[in-house]
Amino acid sequence: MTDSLDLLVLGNAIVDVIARTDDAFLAKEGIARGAMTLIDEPRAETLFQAMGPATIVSGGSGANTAVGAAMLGAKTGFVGRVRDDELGQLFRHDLKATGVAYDVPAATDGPATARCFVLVTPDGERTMSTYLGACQGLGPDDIHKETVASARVVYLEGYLWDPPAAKEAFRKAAEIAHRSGNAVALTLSDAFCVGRYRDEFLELIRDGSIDILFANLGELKSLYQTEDEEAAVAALRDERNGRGMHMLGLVTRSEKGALVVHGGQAREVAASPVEHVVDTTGAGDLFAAGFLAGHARGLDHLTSARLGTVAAAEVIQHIGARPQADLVMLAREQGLL
Ligand SMILES: OC[C@H]1O[C@H](O)[C@H](O)[C@@H]1O
Repeated sequence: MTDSLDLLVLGNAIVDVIARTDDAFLAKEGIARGAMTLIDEPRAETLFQAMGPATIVSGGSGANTAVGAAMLGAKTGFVGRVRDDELGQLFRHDLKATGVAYDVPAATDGPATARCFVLVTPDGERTMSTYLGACQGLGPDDIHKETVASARVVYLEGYLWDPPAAKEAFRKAAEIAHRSGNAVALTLSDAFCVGRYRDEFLELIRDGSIDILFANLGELKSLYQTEDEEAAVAALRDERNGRGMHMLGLVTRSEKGALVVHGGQAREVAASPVEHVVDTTGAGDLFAAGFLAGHARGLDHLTSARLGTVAAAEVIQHIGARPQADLVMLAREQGLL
């Protein structure tokens, strides 16, 4: 992976096992609605047995972003760890088939490729239970200086804070990116994930490790420990890193669209029209994909955010977190490309 890249994504390499469900099932299984909960292998097995008919499709938050960005023309690479099993092969195939460069070797022993059991309720809300498996093998040795240095933006999943060695990979990649004059983006991933690592995320933001932050309102409220949306956005708007600089913040707000927070201002971008919400899995991932692809094309922040809303609108109208339509065509229809 030595050619120059627009975007290098570090993320948990996960295959999604998706089934429709109802609130009674979530309550019976004691699963927190709308959140991502980590589970161990025995729990993964019992949950799989208990859930309804499943669709198996590649996922992983960062990998979804990598695929969306590649579909929109960004030269993209991915770093994440699978096992040499069937799900690992599926994951690798689906990344490469969309043009994402991915050459991290599969683990030949240890835990199986990660699975995320995604339960989708009739309102389209997704509730996730993740067995991290082989993702836990990702570490600093998987970060290659030349590859990271060649990427204009390095994008990191907040979920990488869960497997212990991955956060070292994350820190190493961020340092190399900055030494090479490139930008580092972070997604906060999930409100509960922020709850687990709030202090560390705030430190990354404030010590200048992060240039571009993606969050939804729930994650932002968790970061700033407030129930008030406006207060959370104001806190991000006023945030400055150790060099006294404002970060670029992208805040997704479901049907209300997104906010571009920069230079002490928060500007609104409307949501793209959606006929019917089927499955919200991957909405934030595809927003980030659209934004980063726009950024790579040299579009301004607001237009890039609009591209994000187009990609997000596509992915929530079907099951699964990978786009099924031609994103470039959808963006052209909106006059964005
Ligand atoms: O953001 C959605 C993704 O989060 C989890 O990582 C699942 O794999 C899913 O595809």
